[in-house]
Amino acid sequence: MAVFTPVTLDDLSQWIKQFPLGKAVALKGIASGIENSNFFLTTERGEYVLTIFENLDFEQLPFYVQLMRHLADRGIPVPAPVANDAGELVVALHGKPAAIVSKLDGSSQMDPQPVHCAEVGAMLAKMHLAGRNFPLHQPNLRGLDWWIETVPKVLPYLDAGTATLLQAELAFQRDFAAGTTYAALERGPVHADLFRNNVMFVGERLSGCFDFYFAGWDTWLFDLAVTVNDWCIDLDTGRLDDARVVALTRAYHAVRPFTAADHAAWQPMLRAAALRFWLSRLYDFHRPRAAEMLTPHDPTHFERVLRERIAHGAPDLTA
Ligand SMILES: Nc1ncnc2c1ncn2[C@@H]1O[C@H](COP(=O)(O)OP(=O)(O)OP(=O)(O)O)[C@@H](O)[C@H]1O
Ligand SMILES: N[C@@H](CCO)C(=O)O
Repeated sequence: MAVFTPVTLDDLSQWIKQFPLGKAVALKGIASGIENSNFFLTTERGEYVLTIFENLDFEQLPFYVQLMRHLADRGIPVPAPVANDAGELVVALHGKPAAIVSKLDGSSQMDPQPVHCAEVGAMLAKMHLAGRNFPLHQPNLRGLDWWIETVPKVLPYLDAGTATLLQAELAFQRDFAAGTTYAALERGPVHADLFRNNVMFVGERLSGCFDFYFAGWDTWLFDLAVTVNDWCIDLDTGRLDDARVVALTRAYHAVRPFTAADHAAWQPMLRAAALRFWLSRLYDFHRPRAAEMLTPHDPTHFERVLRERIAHGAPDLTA
């Protein structure tokens, strides 16, 4: 269902010549994913993934694709985009932007244990450090400005109690983001969507992570909070599993030690990360795009996560 733009091997026979990949020998549509058309592509040189970007345009894409290239060049296990003979990483195919990236080994781990969370924490910290000298700048397009713009659009669909929670949390996050603790946090290009379905494992070894299309400049701690809010929770209740939180955050800290500001900001940041996905899911649920083809994610999941973080908080960092 996730191939929106059909492509055949015949279509690629000329197009592929601009890449140093030899002939295309097999092409198979990938069923999962809701944003782009993805294909496993086999060429004479190896295994790749061909992505046709359905909702992102040529202006936005260099940030994502060059960030992947930058990280891959520094040993972070992310898909490495392949340049064509003109040095371009994004090339038109059927009138839409397209890219070829290396294929990662492995499969997602949807029932993560502390050992997997530790792998994710260490990789995330390495990714943050490797991004420090990345030259392009794009804000997190799902950051505070977007929350401020989007809350009024979803409020009409909510009952009074839910609307009050959403408005109160937005007010809390605006205050927090205006304070000195927030200003002291380290920042750089972050993944911002490192959920279980965006990471590959071979056994207990993390073999790669992908889907950089929500990446942007934000605090490193926000990225960590997004990750913990997915990897370290019971999916039915939204409750944190302390063993997984400790495994993930300790492994992160061993690579990129936490600062005083990180410690002070941890609880508000977990709430910010819950708000981010509650809001995007509310927006997608109540105001679906005309071209939306798949069932949107359940917004109430992240409402539960937010209520949990407000009520119970999380273990302190490196506790
Ligand atoms: N480089 C890669 N190596 C191996 N598999 C990949 C790679 N990129 C994507 N995939 C596979 O393709 C699927 C869809 O990719 P992706 O999640 O990026 O799609 P998307 O349409 O951007 O989706 P969404 O935002 O819904 O997650 C992934 O679940 C994964 O199985
Ligand atoms: N990870 C997002 C989907 C966008 O990739 C969510 O669960 O709402």
